[in-house]
Amino acid sequence: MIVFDNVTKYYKSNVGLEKVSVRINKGDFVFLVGPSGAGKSTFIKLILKEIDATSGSIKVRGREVTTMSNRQVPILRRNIGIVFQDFRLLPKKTVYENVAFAMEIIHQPKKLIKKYVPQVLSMVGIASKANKYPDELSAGEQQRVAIARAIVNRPRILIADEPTGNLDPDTAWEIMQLLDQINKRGTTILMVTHAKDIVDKMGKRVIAIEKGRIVRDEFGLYGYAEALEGVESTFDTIQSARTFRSKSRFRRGGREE
Ligand SMILES: Nc1ncnc2c1ncn2[C@@H]1O[C@H](COP(=O)(O)OP(=O)(O)OP(=O)(O)O)[C@@H](O)[C@H]1O
Repeated sequence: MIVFDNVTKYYKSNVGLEKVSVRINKGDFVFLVGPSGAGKSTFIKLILKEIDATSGSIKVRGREVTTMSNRQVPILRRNIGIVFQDFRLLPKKTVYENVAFAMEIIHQPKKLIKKYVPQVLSMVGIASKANKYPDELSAGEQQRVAIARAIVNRPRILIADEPTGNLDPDTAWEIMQLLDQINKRGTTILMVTHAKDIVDKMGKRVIAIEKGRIVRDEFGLYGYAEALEGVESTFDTIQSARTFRSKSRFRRGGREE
């Protein structure tokens, strides 16, 4: 679905990514983690062709992105939904209109909009708020609307850039359940996050990058804590990572939750 082959991105003298090779398969749910400046945004911008690689090959759904013409870029992006930490809803449009707008800008027929928007609003659990404005909603509800908008055109890939960053832990977990549900329906998900507890609890594949290079790529419950050992000083010590792991193991065993 997304294949990086020996991809390097230099910003003049700064390294964005260096010699990155990675494959994200159809239907995967992948966390992209790493400290600030590691190259996470660069990775996403390259997928969307917001920036050009210095060298290497990037394929998205089998199409080479690095040599793609400007004319083909909207088609690439149409297959990728995006959700941000700060929701980015249009404040003067209702919930319904925000989601409908994503279909209108790609000239979908009115009939289809009338069919799909209520469907997706109910799928994300926000149908009762269809006529509300963003500032009348809680943060979690706003993120549900943003997710609805991102998936209404049925993209194959959903990129979530710190989607739980502005949410309290319970709401964040509800949003993760929603993303998991979307993934189970077949959408490939790439999620950038700093939320260690969420990564650990979800038990999905974790790609950790540091200074533009992939330093860890593993499936499993403990990937994030392990990825951070020796990499990110802010995450205390290896000992706290171990404690974190054993607590998570406890949770996973079903005895706590
Ligand atoms: N437009 C740019 N010009 C010069 N250097 C840049 C530019 N964009 C990013 N960089 C550099 O590339 C490296 C990777 O940056 P990137 O934004 O991809 O990191 P990140 O992991 O997304 O960080 P954060 O978690 O803080 O968003 C950093 O050293 C950054 O300073």
